[in-house]
Amino acid sequence: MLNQLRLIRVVSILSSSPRSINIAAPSISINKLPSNIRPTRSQLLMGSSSYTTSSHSSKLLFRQLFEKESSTYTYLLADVSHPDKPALLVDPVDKTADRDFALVKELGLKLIYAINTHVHADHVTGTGLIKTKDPSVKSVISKSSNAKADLFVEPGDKIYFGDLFLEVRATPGHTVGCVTYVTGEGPDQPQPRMAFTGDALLIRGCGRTDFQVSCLVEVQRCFTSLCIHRQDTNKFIFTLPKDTFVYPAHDYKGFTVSTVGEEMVYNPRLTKDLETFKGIMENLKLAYPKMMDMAVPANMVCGLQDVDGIAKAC
Ligand SMILES: N[C@@H](CCC(=O)N[C@@H](CSS)C(=O)NCC(=O)O)C(=O)O
Repeated sequence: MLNQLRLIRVVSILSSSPRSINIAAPSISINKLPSNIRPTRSQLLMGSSSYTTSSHSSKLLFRQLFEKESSTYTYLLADVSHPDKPALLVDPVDKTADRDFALVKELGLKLIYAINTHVHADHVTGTGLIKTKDPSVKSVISKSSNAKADLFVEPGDKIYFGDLFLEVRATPGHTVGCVTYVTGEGPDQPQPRMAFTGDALLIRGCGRTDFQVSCLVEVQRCFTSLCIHRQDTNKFIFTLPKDTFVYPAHDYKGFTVSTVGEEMVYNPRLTKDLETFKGIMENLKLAYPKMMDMAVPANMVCGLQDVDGIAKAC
């Protein structure tokens, strides 16, 4: 079926000549480099502030973007070594869709996907708005979310943008359809790897598990999808290498990034046994998200508040 793909490969993979320098490395003095490997102005523009981590890939452009009302992070990733500069946005927000779309244009990228980690409850996704600006952009969400989108992913799927890709891992618990997108493994892929965890794994926390009918089941799902060490690498986040960067959809304390290793040691919820974890999650006493009653129905159909109108855009 067209919109239920096990494997998404959008643009033809073109090999690019290897670069001998990492133009993102701030310690290199550009003018001291021989002219034949000195970056051009546009390379400098793309490379000078493309990273907020020490991930190394001459191909990846990476930006962490923030929406302050819901404390949401949106992530922009692009393969800038590919001639088309294919890009994707993870968890765009309606309020910052104009900003993010303008940034994509300024950087000369071709946005191909607007991807959601799950059906958000605290803000409206920017996916629908972005599609009205560029109808060629495909919306993506997990099949298990039961939301509308152009493409549905399942655990184990790979989402290609140029030579780079994201793997899909199931991380249910906050919602049934929560997934984490992890950068690929391979010589040309970013190192360390990067995990876009949505609300499943937060920095020193995790997503609330009280939205479902049976909270206890969701608490258990959350714990097992994040913590239990097994060989099923499509599922468990803590099986990723310890240096994998953790990029959540929210942070309420000013953190921007963590690592799997750090969360395995310092996460105050996920370092506990299952019974203690259940107790913590049942007693969070978090307020009902302010926008939940509006955001969830909107996000089930791609994010525009006009539900009838957006059904066509998804
Ligand atoms: N006050 C905010 C919602 C805060 C909240 O509930 N955050 C969620 C993720 S967004 S649904 C969560 O899982 N938090 C876990 C935690 O421990 O904070 C609002 O009204 O929107």
